[in-house]
Amino acid sequence: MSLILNQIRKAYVTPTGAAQVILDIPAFSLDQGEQVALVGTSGSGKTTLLNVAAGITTPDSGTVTVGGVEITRMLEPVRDRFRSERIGYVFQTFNLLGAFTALENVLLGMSFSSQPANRHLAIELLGRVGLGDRLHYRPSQLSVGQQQRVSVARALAKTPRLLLADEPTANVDGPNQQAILELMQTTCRENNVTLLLVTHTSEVASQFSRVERLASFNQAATSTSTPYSMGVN
Ligand SMILES: Nc1ncnc2c1ncn2[C@@H]1O[C@H](COP(=O)(O)OP(=O)(O)OP(=O)(O)O)[C@@H](O)[C@H]1O
Repeated sequence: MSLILNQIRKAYVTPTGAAQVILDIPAFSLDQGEQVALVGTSGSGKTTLLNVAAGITTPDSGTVTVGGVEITRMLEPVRDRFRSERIGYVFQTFNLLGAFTALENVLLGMSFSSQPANRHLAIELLGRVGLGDRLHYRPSQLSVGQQQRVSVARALAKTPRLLLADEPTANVDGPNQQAILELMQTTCRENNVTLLLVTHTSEVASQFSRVERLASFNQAATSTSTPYSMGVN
């Protein structure tokens, strides 16, 4: 599915009560099947952009169109279902369910998608991220890097049409970083899945033919001191 952000503005209220514009993006888009690395300084709004693209965060104005469908027009429950069925998301904080094992987390992710839960695929993906011997461990029994790999397996297992990944290799060692990246890129290429991946690592970014620096298309980077009323164009 293609991803099109048009005239997106998003501001947050700071602890002093002022509004701070985080995103002011006239246009940003990915074609179906395209793979893009998104880079930018800490706090510049990369996660906010992914959350807006996923329909988790509602922009103050502008439109998000995913696979030709304008998700910003959807009611929240409809958008939640659309995301569950078609968008994979490797969260920076993983968002694994603590009461469930690695395998159950992946199966649960699948059960929210339009695909039937496929235990064989779940086990295969956990094996491919190097966790074949950790299937029945709960998140608290896994290292941070292992939890991150469960999160990658969960996002891929639902065979999404758009995959958003927030620094998916930030907590793993070099060989695992390469294996995870290759798995994500290959799976996306084979299934024509659009991939938008946030990274801080030039080594990771260099493996993408298209690398976008948030500051180059986000006007908020230079206009955060401009007065701004929330929700007003
Ligand atoms: N709920 C919120 N309320 C207020 N401010 C927020 C909120 N969420 C994020 N921010 C602010 O928005 C800015 C962008 O945050 P975001 O998490 O998108 O950055 P990032 O580029 O992903 O950073 P990092 O690389 O450190 O993960 C930050 O300055 C942060 O303080």
